[in-house]
Amino acid sequence: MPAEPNPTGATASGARVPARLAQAALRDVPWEVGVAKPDPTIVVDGVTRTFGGLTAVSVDHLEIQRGGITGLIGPNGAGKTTLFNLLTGFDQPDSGTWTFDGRSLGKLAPHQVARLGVVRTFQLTKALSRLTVLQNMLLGAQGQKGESFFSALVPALWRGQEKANTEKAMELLRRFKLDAKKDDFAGTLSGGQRKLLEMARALMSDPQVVMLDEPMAGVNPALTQSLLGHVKDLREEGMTVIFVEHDMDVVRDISDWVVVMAAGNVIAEGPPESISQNKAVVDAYLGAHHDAPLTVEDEDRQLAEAEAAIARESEGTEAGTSAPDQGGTAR
Ligand SMILES: Nc1ncnc2c1ncn2[C@@H]1O[C@H](COP(=O)(O)OP(=O)(O)OP(=O)(O)O)[C@@H](O)[C@H]1O
Repeated sequence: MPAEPNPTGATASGARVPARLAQAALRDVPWEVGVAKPDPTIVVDGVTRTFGGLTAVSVDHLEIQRGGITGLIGPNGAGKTTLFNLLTGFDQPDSGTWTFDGRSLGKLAPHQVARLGVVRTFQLTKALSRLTVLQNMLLGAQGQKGESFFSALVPALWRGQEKANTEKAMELLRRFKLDAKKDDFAGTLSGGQRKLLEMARALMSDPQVVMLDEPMAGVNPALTQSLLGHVKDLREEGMTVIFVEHDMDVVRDISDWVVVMAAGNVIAEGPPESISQNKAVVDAYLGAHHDAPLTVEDEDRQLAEAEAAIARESEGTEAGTSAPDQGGTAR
């Protein structure tokens, strides 16, 4: 059994445990929107994205701690997927900058962002479903020497790269227990197996930051623990993980830090335990006009108003008059 690490992330034998390191690093960080992290890898500044009149994303400042698992949550339409798309070059903002280890990622194409070390997972589209599992993996490889015109003239070089990629793909498929399915069409996989393939495919480019889009959506409970384990493994290997997820149990289980978005803005940040008590978060999820429980004062006031109305009505009846008409329509 591994030695139990102390809170600084070091085990008795001196080995560093990434999970504990990330949690220790974030322990003293205030629970404030835009707060600085001890060792940020991604830094977002003033990023906005509008669609017509709608502001889908408007993030003033956001830092993502290196080596941690950050959960990105928020109600439907909060802007989570749009922010993922912007950070990975799949969409361009109206304004703002964002960096990865100090290097600007603005204006880069997705494959350039991936080559620098930031990748995101994708849901299996129809087109990808018609490819085999192995072909899907090979699509995730970066730095294919065969891509460039000159190396395309040297087939041996290309074949060498392809062989290395295939070996790497098979190794990942074994790790994710998908190797037996390598020649199956991806579309035949179960929901959970698709999620495993999406994660495995993202790892083909040796990323430093992995962005997972709803890694648990559509996964049956039997595979959930296995998938959660794989996400935690990424952190153990030193990667930074950012994931979008609606299932709060999953968020609580694996996040070192949680960022909450609503209507394009970041409205709260903090460790998982700080989030469910946060009023801005509760309001965002329930909507501004939700049926909040009444306070004692509200209850007393409503009771007093009702008693006064009854009293007025009875006075009117005793005096042989009806209660004043409150507008004529029944409610
Ligand atoms: N290509 C687009 N064209 C027009 N509006 C868009 C586009 N992409 C996103 N939006 C709008 O931007 C807002 C943010 O959408 P986004 O998909 O980023 O939210 P989300 O937080 O990921 O939501 P969900 O949890 O439902 O996936 C929504 O109002 C959405 O309708």
